[in-house]
Amino acid sequence: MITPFAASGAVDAQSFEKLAHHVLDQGASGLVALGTTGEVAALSAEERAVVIETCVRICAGRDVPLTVGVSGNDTRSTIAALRALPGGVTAALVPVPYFLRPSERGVIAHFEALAEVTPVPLVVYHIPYRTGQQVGAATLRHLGAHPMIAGVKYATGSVDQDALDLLADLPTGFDVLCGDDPFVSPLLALGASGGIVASANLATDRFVALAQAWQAGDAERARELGQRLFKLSAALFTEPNPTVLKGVLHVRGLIPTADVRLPLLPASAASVAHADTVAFGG
Ligand SMILES: O=C(O)C1=N[C@H](C(=O)O)C[C@H](O)C1
Repeated sequence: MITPFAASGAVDAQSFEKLAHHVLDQGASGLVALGTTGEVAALSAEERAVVIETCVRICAGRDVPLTVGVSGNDTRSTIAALRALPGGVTAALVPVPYFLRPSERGVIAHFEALAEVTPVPLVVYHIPYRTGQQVGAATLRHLGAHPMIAGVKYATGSVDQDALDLLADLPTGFDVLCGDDPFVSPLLALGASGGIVASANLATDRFVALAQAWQAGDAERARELGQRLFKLSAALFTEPNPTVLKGVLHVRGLIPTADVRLPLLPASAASVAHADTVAFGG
């Protein structure tokens, strides 16, 4: 989920709720709030609490899972953030510790320490182009053996050797979710269980159809949908996420403004118009 802002600059909880129901009506299996797409780094603690409360109410009412991004790059503060999660949250999406660049043994020690105390299962958010931290298949497999580590949001910017290695031999009960929009179709084809992708704020029903087609073994339909959605994701990521996405959601009347918070800048009108055309035709 993106986080919509009102013209006043405040988080617009009503619009958030409207968009959340919209994506769930279109078939999303649950909500993920406070990811990078939700501009979590630019929200205050109070604003994050408002987003979580709103999502808890919606997800409880619709009986769908809620995954919440829990940021932090040191173990102690991440444990505190996990312990502070309110009831009603189903899972926590926790980035591989960014900026500090520990060894992979350090990454394992970090997630094992979190997994021992977390009140909800963890989804490891592996996005090395944002964190600066490499994590290989063996490390993810090791983490996936812990009963409180439920999966990985895999976002390495490619379908790489580690993805192939991991998907070829997954720990029981450990899911790979594609976290990188252009690669959702190939990763689903290789056995990923689903995706957490920004573009699905916009074309939710098409992403649902894509996942269903791969799961049903309908490769012809899945390939065709995947190729079209690749073009949409490419258009939505021509400028830093979620700026173009918010522009198109605004043009489509789904959110009140296209505003993002500094240091993000609003996308250019040309990028928004191009993405809108790719999404809905010219
Ligand atoms: O916040 C997310 O979840 C996502 N963020 C990624 C990013 O902005 O790098 C993209 C992905 O679609 C989902």
